[in-house]
Amino acid sequence: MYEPINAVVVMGVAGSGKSAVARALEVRTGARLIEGDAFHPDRNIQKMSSGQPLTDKDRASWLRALEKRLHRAKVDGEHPILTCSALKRSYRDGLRHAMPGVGFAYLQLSPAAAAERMARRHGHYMPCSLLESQFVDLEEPLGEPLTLILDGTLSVGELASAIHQWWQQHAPA
Ligand SMILES: Nc1ncnc2c1ncn2[C@@H]1O[C@H](COP(=O)(O)OP(=O)(O)O)[C@@H](O)[C@H]1O
Ligand SMILES: O=C(O)[C@H](O)[C@@H](O)[C@H](O)[C@H](O)COP(=O)(O)O
Repeated sequence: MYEPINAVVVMGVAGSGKSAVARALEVRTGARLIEGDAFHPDRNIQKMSSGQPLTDKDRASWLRALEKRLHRAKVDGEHPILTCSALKRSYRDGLRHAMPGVGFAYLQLSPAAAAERMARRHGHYMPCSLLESQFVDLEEPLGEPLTLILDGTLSVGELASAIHQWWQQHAPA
């Protein structure tokens, strides 16, 4: 029997395609999309905009807000999609604790491919110079429960379809 997936976190470094893939998944599933970046306090956005990477301390209140949001979804019986970089195991474990049965769809991309993506993206607060720190912080979710590792160079449609199929195989009750 498959273990049900109660929510899907689309994760990866900046520029890996989280927002684009999550929007396509939202269209396919009709699930509510929660944009994790919208929960950053202003000081975090200002810090990243000025070219400084976030620390664990900076991320703590942001992650607590995301955990609270997932917990509310659990109480309401919702099965949302969340975009969140979720770079470290401890961050993911916090989300797992807030909503048991949360699945992680990891968009795996090389530093070079991510840099190319970010260079093409305009009007975003995250400068390309911060990408290196994203990879320094990244602990890939290899071998973790309910985790789908995806080749982030596939098309948005292919990635959303793969996640959709995986979620259907682990459909929540
Ligand atoms: N699978 C993909 N193939 C090609 N380009 C992509 C893909 N996913 C995202 N992009 C493009 O890469 C850039 C970063 O994508 P975005 O979804 O904003 O990433 P993230 O939310 O992880 O920072 C955007 O310009 C987006 O259109
Ligand atoms: O944990 C972090 O360092 C941040 O969450 C960081 O990853 C950033 O906020 C986004 O990834 C950038 O925004 P995009 O995800 O839209 O690139």
